[in-house]
Amino acid sequence: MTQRVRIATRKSKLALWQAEHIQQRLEELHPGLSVELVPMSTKGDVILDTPLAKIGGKGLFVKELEVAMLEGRADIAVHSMKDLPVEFPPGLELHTICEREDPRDAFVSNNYKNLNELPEGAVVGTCSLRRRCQVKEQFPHLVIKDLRGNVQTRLRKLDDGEFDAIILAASGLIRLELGDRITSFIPVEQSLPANGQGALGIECRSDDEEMKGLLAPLQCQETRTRVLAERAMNRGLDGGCQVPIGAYAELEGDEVYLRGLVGEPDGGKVLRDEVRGPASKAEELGSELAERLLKQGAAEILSAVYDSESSHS
Ligand SMILES: NCc1[nH]cc(CCC(=O)O)c1CC(=O)O
Repeated sequence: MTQRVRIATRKSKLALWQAEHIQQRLEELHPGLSVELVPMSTKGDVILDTPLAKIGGKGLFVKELEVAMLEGRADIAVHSMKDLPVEFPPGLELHTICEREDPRDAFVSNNYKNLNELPEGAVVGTCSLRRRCQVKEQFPHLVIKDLRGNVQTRLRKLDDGEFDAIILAASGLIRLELGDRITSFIPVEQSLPANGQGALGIECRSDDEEMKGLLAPLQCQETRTRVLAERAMNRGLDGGCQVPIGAYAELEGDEVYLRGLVGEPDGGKVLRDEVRGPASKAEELGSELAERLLKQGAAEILSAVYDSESSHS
């Protein structure tokens, strides 16, 4: 019997919170099991001065964790589903998708209530092309400035007056007990979330049946269905996590309602479409939505984004 589980984790407060959360849940579920954290740095944590979109490469935040599992230095890794590439290296798999926190983007400001209130020329901080694209499309009079760093750093930059408002995932703030910093939740109609936003996933070695048994009770079927539909859309568009793509699924009874968006980072052109269908066909629906967006010209938009990224690196 497995006596010990080692969780590979990044060292940011949010990553540690997420790993500790899974550690606690595993210990509650399996009395006697010892669960340890194995903290490590990833490329995405080390390169702090470059906008994420320009560093390029999928899985900026996960590779080191995966190597640790493959080398047997750790057994599982807890990830924000949003940061996970759609494909896994041979020998590893995404086994568990846990219950979802609020998936919406949060508007955080010390002076304004929401995006609609921001005056001409107000400066909004985000490093996400998805958020930039949607804000610029609907509020062309606002200025977007890159905002990097962990959640605490981003809030400090706002408080220092570098920005009039910043946009962050609500889930990260809530998990860090910074939910009181959320000025308002941005409706998904105004900022369609990234695929998997707010959900945690657990990766393990494909041949580790004992570990899968221990993880099974953490599986959330509803979240799994939603996130698999969203990820299938991203996969169909061949999109990594640093791209102007939104994908958001909800369950309506036995049906999945999936909305997708692909847009130019400056909001000049934004494609939107949606599909509905049986939850049992979640991934097929994601692929279908990707196809529909491709027919509208998604590939042209995305390849222009990739070209401008690689010319910077
Ligand atoms: N890209 C960074 C990132 N990855 C996961 C989260 C937290 C939200 C989540 O659990 O999806 C964040 C912060 C943010 O986008 O504001």
